[in-house]
Amino acid sequence: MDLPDPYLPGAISLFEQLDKKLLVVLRDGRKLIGYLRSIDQFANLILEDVVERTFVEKYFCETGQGFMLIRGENVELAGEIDDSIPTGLTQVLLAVLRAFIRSSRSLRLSTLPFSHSTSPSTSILRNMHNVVFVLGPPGSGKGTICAKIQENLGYVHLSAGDLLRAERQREGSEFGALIEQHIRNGSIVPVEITCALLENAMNNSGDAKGFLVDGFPRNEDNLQGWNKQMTGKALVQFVLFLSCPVPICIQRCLNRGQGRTDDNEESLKKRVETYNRQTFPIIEHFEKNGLVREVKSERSVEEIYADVVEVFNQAAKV
Ligand SMILES: Nc1ncnc2c1ncn2[C@@H]1O[C@H](COP(=O)(O)OP(=O)(O)O)[C@@H](O)[C@H]1O
Ligand SMILES: Nc1ccn([C@H]2C[C@H](O)[C@@H](COP(=O)(O)OP(=O)(O)O)O2)c(=O)n1
Repeated sequence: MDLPDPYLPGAISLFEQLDKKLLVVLRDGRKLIGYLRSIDQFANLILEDVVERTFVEKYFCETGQGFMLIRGENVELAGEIDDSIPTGLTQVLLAVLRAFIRSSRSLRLSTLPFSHSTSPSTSILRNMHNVVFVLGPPGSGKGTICAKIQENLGYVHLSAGDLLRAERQREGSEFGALIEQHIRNGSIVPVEITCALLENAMNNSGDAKGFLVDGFPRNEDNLQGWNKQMTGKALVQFVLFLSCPVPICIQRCLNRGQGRTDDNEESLKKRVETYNRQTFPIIEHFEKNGLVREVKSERSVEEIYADVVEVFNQAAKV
């Protein structure tokens, strides 16, 4: 047998793979693919542009993980990968893979070993948060309807506005003044703050069926930030759009009586303008992707809620 020159025994032989694309199988079964940037004598690896590849039968999907330091003790196997060799597998979107698992779950649970509840191939999907974005003009009834969904359908309600107001009040918060300025102005707080609050709340909510993310994403910055921070961590099921004529919404806000610093005519004018200019295009973006479920909210709460339940029932069948 010809040995490489110089011969590097053990994990250190991976030096030859520096800057090459590596497949790393972890002890827990996860499969990571990325460019090897560094390695030490303990086989601790630094990988760049990492994706986690999840396989289900002849399909697979990839979720971005960025830059990773992997401890050598967690590595089961590592080797160079050549993407030009056909595998016979088809890459699909995570949502498609998830729908596929749902549609054939009962069959596979009883027949195929890989779908055992501890299967690494589906663990990433189970660990992702289910999310329904709830959008609509200020005062369209998002909070009111979310409270009913939370009470009856097992989703946890996370209002971006409430989280921001709580952060504004939190003693020692470095963002309090900035948040207050945006709220009064009817403008949108930078996504890094809002998305971090949402992610924290999701991670601290224990086992939830899903989350109603109310009042987010409200502009392009929110959407881009969410995609950057939450891809691979959350799966958006659909967007619940509560549509309501603006004059009715304004009247509702003025009558809300919660003592909010932004429920006055001047702030409302700006909030409505922000909604028309920045939020509505985001709803249109989701609409193009077939994700929007519109429910007209110029009606009684009971009538709206009946339609909302129907939307959730339909979504559960997918
Ligand atoms: N369908 C409805 N009909 C009449 N008033 C409503 C309805 N839904 C909500 N409201 C009232 O309108 C105000 C704004 O509702 P809220 O749920 O806080 O809206 P949003 O979260 O969209 O700003 C609240 O005072 C609420 O009680
Ligand atoms: N994604 C978000 C959500 C709310 N905010 C800020 C700006 C909004 O005018 C206020 C209030 O939002 P909230 O959703 O509570 O209220 P309305 O739907 O406007 O009635 O919070 C934000 O900056 N970014």
